[in-house]
Amino acid sequence: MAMATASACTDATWWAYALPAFLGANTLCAHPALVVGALLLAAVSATLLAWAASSGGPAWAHGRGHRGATPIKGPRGLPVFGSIFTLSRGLPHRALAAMARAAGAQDLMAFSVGDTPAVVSSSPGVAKEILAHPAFADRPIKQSARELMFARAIGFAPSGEYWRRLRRIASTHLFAPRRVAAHEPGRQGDADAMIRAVAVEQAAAGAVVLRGHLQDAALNNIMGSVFGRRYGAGDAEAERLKAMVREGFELLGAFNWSDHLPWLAHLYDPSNVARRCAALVPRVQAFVRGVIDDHRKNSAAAAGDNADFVDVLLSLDGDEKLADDDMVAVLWEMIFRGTDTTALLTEWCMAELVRHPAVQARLRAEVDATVGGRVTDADVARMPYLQAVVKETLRAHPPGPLLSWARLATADVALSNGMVVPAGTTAMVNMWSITHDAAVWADPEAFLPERFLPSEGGADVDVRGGDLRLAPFGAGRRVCPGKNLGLVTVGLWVARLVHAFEWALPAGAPPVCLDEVLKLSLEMKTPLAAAATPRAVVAA
Ligand code: HEM
Repeated sequence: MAMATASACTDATWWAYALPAFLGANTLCAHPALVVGALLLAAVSATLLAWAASSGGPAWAHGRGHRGATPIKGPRGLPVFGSIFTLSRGLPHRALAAMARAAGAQDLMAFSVGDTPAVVSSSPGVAKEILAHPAFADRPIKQSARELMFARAIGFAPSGEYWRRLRRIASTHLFAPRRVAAHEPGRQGDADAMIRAVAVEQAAAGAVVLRGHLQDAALNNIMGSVFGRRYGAGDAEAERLKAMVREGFELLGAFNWSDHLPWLAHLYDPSNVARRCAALVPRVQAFVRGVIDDHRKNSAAAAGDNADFVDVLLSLDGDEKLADDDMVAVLWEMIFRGTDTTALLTEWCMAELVRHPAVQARLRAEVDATVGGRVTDADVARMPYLQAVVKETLRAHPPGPLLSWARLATADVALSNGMVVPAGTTAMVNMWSITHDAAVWADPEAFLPERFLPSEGGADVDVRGGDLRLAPFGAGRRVCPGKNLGLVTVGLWVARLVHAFEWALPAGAPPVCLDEVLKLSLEMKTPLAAAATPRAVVAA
């Protein structure tokens, strides 16, 4: 069947080759434009026929989706463009979920993003096979990521010896449990500053727009862990840094048409990706190299548990030692990955607590009963309801609904359902679709932390990649190395915000709006604004 489709497509050009026989060679020599026109027409009709015959669109022509016993179904989309408009605007996780449902292809759906053949899975079983398979351990790299040096950072380095070395450094040094624990004073200090700033804004305005406070705390927290630097309000270096991070976020998050339609590269680049990357990279390099040089001058020979990442990388020896350029890439990536994710997840969590006063009251009762004085990391680990609230937030609003950056098949992969994903295919997991599937989670639109309390009949779910019903940090070899740091930070901040304030809608305000916008992470479209009434019992 696959072969028949392929040959039908090729045969569409037969008449172009037969032209000389019909018209005579002399006629054609006298009219070269006729030949060019005929060939062009042949190419266009071959493309159209291949597209019409393909399931999955133009990048899946010639039977690409039929290599296994079970074909991979999917929408054709448009000729040449395929389903590119689904990914380039709006909320692709929702659009892809609807397309997969309509095509009956929740296990795996083929689609085309211009020239790029892609598959997306909305089922825990197939998602697990994809994320765990060694042939899916690479990622497709966007132009912006390559130009911003990320090809040498953990997230985009190809899955060879260098990437394995980086993962080893991350797990044994940067994110080792003892180092995450040793950075608690920094996390607490950032939370203290945030709580003071929230109290000031509440006193002045009668309500608080939380996002800016969370972003300041998250930037300081990650800057402290990575560079050993923290900033006060209005610090000039912090403002410069924030501008660089913002620019990088925009460039990495922007949909770049030429990643998928290379012939467009010189014609259409609405985000000016190439020019802006070229302007940003020297600024980043100068900044990060300056930090590394300062550390070289001042650092002790051995890096203790509470050392920042720069000191840790400088202290590595032998096989683990990194070149300066590679250190710049790794450190800069950490700033990127660590800043927004924790801030945005905390904001979603607080939004749900404002929407659900009973959940907030139950959480506060747990916090009050657990802590003696200020909430600590150890308290957070002893609060099952808090963990359930964070898990339910991750389920309802996964920060990377399509698990951030995709995977790339480096060989043909045969799945247990009989489908074969050909080498060169971009593979995505629609985590949002899985966490909103009524067949996986009962009443998925309701915010019910209890579903994660085994003591109340709920599921005991490991969100760190062990259970694909809820794997917001991905799974397998490329699972998020910062997951423990992210969870500890969000848990601590939510507990401290709930301990220090009662959160409610300001009088007369409209209900909390849960509309989403997908940038690098999934954000609330309208930042949360809430009244934060200080609790008499707690001093920041
Ligand atoms: C709530 C917080 C976070 C969420 C939801 C999150 C989510 C993710 C996801 C979905 C992936 C892709 C995993 C895969 O392909 O299977 C990822 C990768 C990654 N994350 Fe996170 N992340 C968070 C926090 C952090 C933090 C705090 C850091 C570091 C400071 C970090 C560093 C990374 C890195 C370096 C990778 C690339 C790993 C690789 O490709 O080998 N993340 N993250």
